[in-house]
Amino acid sequence: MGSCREAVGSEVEVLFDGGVRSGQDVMRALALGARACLVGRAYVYGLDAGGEAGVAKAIEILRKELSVTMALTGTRSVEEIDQRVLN
Ligand SMILES: Cc1cc2nc3c(=O)[nH]c(=O)nc-3n(C[C@H](O)[C@H](O)[C@H](O)COP(=O)(O)O)c2cc1C
Repeated sequence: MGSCREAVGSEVEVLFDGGVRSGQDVMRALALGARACLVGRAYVYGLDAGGEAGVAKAIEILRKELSVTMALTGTRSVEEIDQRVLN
């Protein structure tokens, strides 16, 4: 699988948008070369379930899932994430 970073070159900022539902999804997007992810419905689900606190909870869940996924793949920082974690 080629990365989007390889496809567009280093001069273009890549943001991943659409379908991000878990920290694992964030990991995949970053591994493919995105600098960051955008989240739409995931935070709206939190808003519906618990208002402002629900949004904070939804973001915290994504953050924790990413942290656990990084630990399980031996990745010490977000900057270290690359295509090796997809193998
Ligand atoms: C409540 C809400 C409002 C949105 N408003 C806009 C908008 O005004 N313009 C736009 O281009 N996309 C809008 N989007 C789309 C999001 O930016 C994003 O592209 C889309 O939600 C796909 O990501 P998701 O799978 O995380 O929901 C909106 C999404 C949501 C959930």
